[in-house]
Amino acid sequence: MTIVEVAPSLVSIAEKTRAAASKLAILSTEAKNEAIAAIAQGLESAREEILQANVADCQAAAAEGIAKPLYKRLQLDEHKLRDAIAGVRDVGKLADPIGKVQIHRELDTGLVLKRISCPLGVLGIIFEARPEAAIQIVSLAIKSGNGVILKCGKEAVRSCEAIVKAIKQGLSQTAVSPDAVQLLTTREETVGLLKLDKYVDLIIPRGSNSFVRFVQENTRIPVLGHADGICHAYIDQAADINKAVEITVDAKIQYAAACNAIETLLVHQAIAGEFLPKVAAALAANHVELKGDQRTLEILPNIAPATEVDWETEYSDLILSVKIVDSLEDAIAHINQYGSRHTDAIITENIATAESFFGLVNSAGVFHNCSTRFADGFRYGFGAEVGISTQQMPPRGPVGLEGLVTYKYQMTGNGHIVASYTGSNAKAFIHRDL
Ligand SMILES: NC(=O)C1=CN([C@@H]2O[C@H](COP(=O)(O)OP(=O)(O)OC[C@H]3O[C@@H](n4cnc5c(N)ncnc54)[C@H](OP(=O)(O)O)[C@@H]3O)[C@@H](O)[C@H]2O)C=CC1
Ligand SMILES: N[C@@H](CCC(=O)OP(=O)(O)O)C(=O)O
Repeated sequence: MTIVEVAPSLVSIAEKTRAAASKLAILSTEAKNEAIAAIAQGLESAREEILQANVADCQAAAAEGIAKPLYKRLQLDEHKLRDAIAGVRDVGKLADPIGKVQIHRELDTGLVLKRISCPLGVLGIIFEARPEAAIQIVSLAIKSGNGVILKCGKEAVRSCEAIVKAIKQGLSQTAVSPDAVQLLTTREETVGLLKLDKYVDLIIPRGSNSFVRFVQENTRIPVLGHADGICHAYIDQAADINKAVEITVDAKIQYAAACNAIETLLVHQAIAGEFLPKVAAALAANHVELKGDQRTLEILPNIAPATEVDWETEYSDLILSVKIVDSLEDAIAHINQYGSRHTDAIITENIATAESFFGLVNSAGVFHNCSTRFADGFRYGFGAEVGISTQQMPPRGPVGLEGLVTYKYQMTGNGHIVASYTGSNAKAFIHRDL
């Protein structure tokens, strides 16, 4: 691939972002914090404009028949916007992840090695129609010294344009160039972005498995995949039933369209007869439709049957598949086969069983006696998140500031040469941490 195929306007955007990012990379913590405060102020000043743009997006999406949970995700009311702006200020208060000395080691007298954290450069982030994600991502990008090219979901274009305009307005009074933040709005631009390996250092696609795979197969830029959330709750035979009902309901309904909501409930056969009618009543009261395997249907005869397809489906809606399992091992095997390595929970009062689950479930988040909805950068104390990485290699789970940095090895000597450390009279290294 060469940049010749890409629209000149997109190359120009990328060049400007790269130039702005190079300057941002070496700014002081104070200068970055001032920029973050100015972003918060810019968003506050443009509150009315942003909310109106969002109303227009919501009306258009409703006219297109968008599903209710996705509509809720698109909607940016006053409270959500206020929380997002507060989140920007919180990111300003976090420690600067740049310039941290990770290794400081004397290799030999006068020969000193340091490993220092530094920004990645320019991030290309493709995300869904969730406007406040743009605010979270930009605040993390600026604080970590990175430029960012955003591509939002098509239903949120008006909202994200208003948000990015306000952010640029805020930045215009600071040491950070407004060019450090860019917004793309079309799929054609996304395809072009993937070809800009000369300007973009990391692509983060937040989307379906197949979309993340498409991105990986069509770019030379490193990709940090934030794919689907097929999350599970396993109700063990030693579960506290009331706790299990409350956690199941929260993990399903609290934000059904979020990737950390559960899609499948696994229930130990020894507790199913008592637990399932109770949880079914609580879920029905919250308008959740259940689908069950054959053994579940024997206890809950009025629900629809679940098929193989259900175990691999992310409903992103008020639908939950249910399966009865014979053992912890069967639950873990199901999760490792059908899950997406996002977040999975066990509900049990047996600590040893919970520890086995922690050790054997291969997901970014393994939770005991709490809702999968806690998988979130803000809730983890990261201030905000770029999204939730579903990759095996780090960063995994919610990606905050620490996930947006790399490092450099800095070595200082005084005429030291490697030949002195080889051969029959080789000097020995000291390797002393300073
Ligand atoms: N792990 C995480 O942090 C997150 C995971 N997800 C997961 O993403 C999945 C889908 O979410 P959903 O809301 O439907 O998001 P979409 O798949 O609708 O959109 C996500 C982004 O990808 C773009 N996109 C999708 N397909 C293509 C394509 N073929 N070519 C170019 N661009 C494309 C969209 O562009 P456009 O809108 O213009 O079509 C949008 O910007 C779910 O599984 C969800 O769990 C979502 C968010 C965060
Ligand atoms: N961190 C988020 C969920 C992750 C996320 O971005 O999900 P999505 O709703 O798919 O955009 C939350 O708990 O609200």
